[in-house]
Amino acid sequence: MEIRGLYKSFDDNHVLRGVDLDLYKGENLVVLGKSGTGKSVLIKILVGLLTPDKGEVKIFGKNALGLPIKELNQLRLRIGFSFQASALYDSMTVRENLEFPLVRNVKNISRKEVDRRVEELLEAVALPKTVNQMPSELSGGQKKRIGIARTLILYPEIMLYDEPTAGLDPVTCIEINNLINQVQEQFNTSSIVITHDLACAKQTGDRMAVLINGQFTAVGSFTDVFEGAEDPQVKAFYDYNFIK
Ligand SMILES: Nc1ncnc2c1ncn2[C@@H]1O[C@H](COP(=O)(O)OP(=O)(O)OP(=O)(O)O)[C@@H](O)[C@H]1O
Repeated sequence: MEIRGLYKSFDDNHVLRGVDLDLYKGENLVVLGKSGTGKSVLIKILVGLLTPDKGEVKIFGKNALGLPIKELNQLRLRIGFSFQASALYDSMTVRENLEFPLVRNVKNISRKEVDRRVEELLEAVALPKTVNQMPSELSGGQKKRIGIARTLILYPEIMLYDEPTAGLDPVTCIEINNLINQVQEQFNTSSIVITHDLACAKQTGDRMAVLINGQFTAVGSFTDVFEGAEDPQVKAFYDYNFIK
């Protein structure tokens, strides 16, 4: 994915001010930034929910902005979006939640293949026994896992995780971070992980990108970006957030 010169304002709130960023095949790229810096706005642009004022986004070598709806939908199927709130349907069982995107998006898929994928994904997130449970019977961490399984069931090449550890206890955070790393290996995904959790960033990120004042001020490995950071805003972000 190549992002070049992306701008987005809401009236006089200039949120993105010339964003450049690449996502390389097979990497986990962590996007960090304080609350309200525009991380969600960026993700929404990437999945076509918001239109930028200016700039270019190329995904799989194709210009992704202003695509006709049919092509946009095809592109969206190759990008999995794991929402902050898991976004499970409360009135459906875990199985029905997982089946929903498959039946909706894959024409003529057989019952056998649906069952095979449900089983594969529940195994991948280590929750095979929850198949007939309702979301209300699951813990916060389990809901996150099922949400990730549901996103993965379409075998997306790119995964976008929005605050995957928000609201979880420290041990569950580590488990979800491990799952993100496992997904990268098992499903050959390239991922953008949006977070303000530096421990999550350190555990999952091959590279970090810090969004400050509408631009990626620092991009590189965790060590390069944070340890010995000189930019006062990057330094402050590290000093205030990181629990060693
Ligand atoms: N649809 C919208 N209309 C007007 N302003 C918006 C809209 N969406 C986002 N904004 C503004 O854009 C700015 C960035 O918001 P965004 O949700 O991207 O922040 P964020 O970095 O994801 O924050 P958080 O970490 O709290 O989720 C905020 O000032 C927000 O009020």
